[in-house]
Amino acid sequence: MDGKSATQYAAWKKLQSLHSSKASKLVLKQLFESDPERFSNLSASFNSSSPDVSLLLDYSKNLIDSEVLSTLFDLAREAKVEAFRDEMFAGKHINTSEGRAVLHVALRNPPADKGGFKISEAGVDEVHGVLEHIKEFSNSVRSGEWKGYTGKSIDTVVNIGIGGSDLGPVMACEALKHYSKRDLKMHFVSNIDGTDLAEVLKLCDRETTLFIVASKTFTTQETITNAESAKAWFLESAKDQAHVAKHFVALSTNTKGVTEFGISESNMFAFWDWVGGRYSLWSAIGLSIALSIGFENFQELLNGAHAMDKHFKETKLEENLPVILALVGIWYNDFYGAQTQALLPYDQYLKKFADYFQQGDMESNGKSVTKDGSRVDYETGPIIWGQSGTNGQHAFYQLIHQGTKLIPCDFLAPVETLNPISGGKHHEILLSNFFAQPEALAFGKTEEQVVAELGPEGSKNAALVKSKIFEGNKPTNSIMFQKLTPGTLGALVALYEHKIHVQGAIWGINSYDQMGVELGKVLAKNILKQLGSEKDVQGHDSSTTGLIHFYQKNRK
Ligand SMILES: O=P(O)(O)OC[C@H]1O[C@@H](O)[C@@H](O)[C@@H](O)[C@@H]1O
Repeated sequence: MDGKSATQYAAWKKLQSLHSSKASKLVLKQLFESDPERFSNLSASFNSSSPDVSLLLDYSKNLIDSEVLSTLFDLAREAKVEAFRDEMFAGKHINTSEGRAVLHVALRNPPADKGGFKISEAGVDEVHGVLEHIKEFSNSVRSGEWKGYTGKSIDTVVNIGIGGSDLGPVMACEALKHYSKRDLKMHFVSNIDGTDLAEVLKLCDRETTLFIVASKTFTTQETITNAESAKAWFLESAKDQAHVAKHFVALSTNTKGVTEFGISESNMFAFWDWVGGRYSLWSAIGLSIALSIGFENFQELLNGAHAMDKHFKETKLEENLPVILALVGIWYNDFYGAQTQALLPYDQYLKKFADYFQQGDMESNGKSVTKDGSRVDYETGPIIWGQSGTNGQHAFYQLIHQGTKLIPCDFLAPVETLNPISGGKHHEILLSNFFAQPEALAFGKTEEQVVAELGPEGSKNAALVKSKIFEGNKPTNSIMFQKLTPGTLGALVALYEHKIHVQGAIWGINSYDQMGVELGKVLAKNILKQLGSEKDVQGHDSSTTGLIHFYQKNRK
């Protein structure tokens, strides 16, 4: 914490020596054989006041024993993870490079008299007012009361935003489609590539489309350009600038930018600088989610996240799900040299979950200096990737099972499906795969088993035998939840948010800035200016100049 290098911790050093002395002995087959209670010893649950919002985390299929695990918890204590967590909840400005608090937890915090945490930071007392605004507005659009400029109700919503102003709403609207108002079509435009907007506009009617311009800063080139083009498209038939008020709203912290764009303050949903973009789906940025699933469901999403916040804040480390995920992740990331972490939800509605946490995790923990500016001499944030099961099985699982890389995987699945078609047959098949894959990864298939299967004749082909061996001992976590409700999704997202927080605390980095996205933006602005100039491009290396020349010569 506070910029301390992780390698200085005694527990870190002990983990290094445990890895050197034990790694080859941490064999899942033997670990399970020697401890019949391994599952109950190495699983933990999260429960909330809502019976539907609960999670089981099975972390027994990890390359850990009690000594490794207790040393990992020692590391968390030495790195003062609990104090750092409490500082976040108290509103301390833990985003030190930007001098900001980090309070996405305040966005889902009930009022203090209803059991909420006490958080003192400017703007926190405005959270419920903005939620009220979201409620009124989403109710009026969904009921048809909100009318477009020709008196028709809204039937299409286009969210224009990028990064944190896109990925959360996209992921949550997809995840909660089951609860959505089907006659309100939702579209998301993010890319500056004109194709993104052009293809969506083909599906829209100017009289019945609502544009949400979502941008924390309201300066993001992609979003502002897309919003300007959408406005121009709208005005082609609406003509009168005054009609913009019926069809454009803004989600932002930048009132000046919003009003300059032509959106009145009354159509602006505010949030605050202590909400990071990738942690903003709980804020006004979630307006498209509320429009899609209704405010009550949006509130359930917040409640589920708050329940996880309470779990994270109040549960001892050994039973604390985000802490366990974080520590097990560090074990592979920093001691086994694993580069990536796969998120594999066996729930089609969660097909964007890994995409969402690509930003959530990689923008947060993709850092190489500690908070005090020292270069780290260990690995920080993992590469996050994945897709929904069973599709992934038929695409990249081959490499996870038999490739040369160690890829820790999180498997997630619901007990109940929201679509029990064909008498529940699909879900049983889906879950049988969810159970089978971690089992296969952990225990593999030995040469003896392959030989027995092939028989004496088939086994004469030694290469064939080798190709059919599964070494096993590949680590996984399995997370089960009852069914994908808004509350469950809230809890799952908050679980991974806090995992990221704990890992960042141990690595001593600032998980809450994103300076790494700036350089490319500045260079692109400069090049854009040069592309429009008569003069030859200046100041670039020969590769960049060559590419620009190629483009200039061939552009029509
Ligand atoms: O919401 P705005 O301000 O448009 O930012 C959109 C995105 O921009 C990127 O460059 C990053 O900074 C992200 O964290 C952010 O979510």
